[in-house]
Amino acid sequence: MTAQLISNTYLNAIEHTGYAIVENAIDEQLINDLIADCYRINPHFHVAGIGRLNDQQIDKTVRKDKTFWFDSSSQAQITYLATMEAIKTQLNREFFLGLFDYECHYAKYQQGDFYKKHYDAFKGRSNRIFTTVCYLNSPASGGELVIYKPKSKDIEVVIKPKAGTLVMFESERFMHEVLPADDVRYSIAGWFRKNASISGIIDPPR
Ligand SMILES: O=C(O)CCC(=O)C(=O)O
Ligand SMILES: [Fe+2]
Repeated sequence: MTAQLISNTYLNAIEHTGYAIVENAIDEQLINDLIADCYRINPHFHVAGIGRLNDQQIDKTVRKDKTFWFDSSSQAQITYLATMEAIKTQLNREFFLGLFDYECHYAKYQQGDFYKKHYDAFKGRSNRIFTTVCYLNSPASGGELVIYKPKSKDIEVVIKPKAGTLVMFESERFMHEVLPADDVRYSIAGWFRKNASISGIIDPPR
């Protein structure tokens, strides 16, 4: 594992725009192992909830993807987590963010599945600081990630999922959505978090 996973070009992008799109961030072998892991656990993907802890609700008008939270049950997951750990160290060193840990899940979008406009974190109500999305396959069409400009309805960028691409953005700053998938779409959505106490609960798990 190299010390400098995210090159200066992307660190500059994060500093100046709050996000970065890093193609080929994750090597092909690991992507292959991760997708194989998705196939292995396919029966265990669950309809995703919205909100935190006891607030978890299933609302199929907001999102229709299925998810599986990492449980370190494969070498691929362990290697991916180690990679994110290295990126966390890099971000902390560069930006003094005090990122404390990382949580992530696989996501599977089948034909017609989407995730409507949302923020991953709200000021003072979440300890999610940085969102990461890693694409595991390259659907021919559909499932684009649309990121909106901060405090605006204008589109900042539309990202076509491509295996190995890692997208990173500030969780509180960017509204985003996943357009309906045509082809099946596999990804890993994850969050670097700060260890903050929220409503008296110290560092809620997710
Ligand atoms: O898969 C993506 O491109 C984004 C997913 C997302 O926004 C989320 O899981 O919160
Ligand atoms: Fe999101």
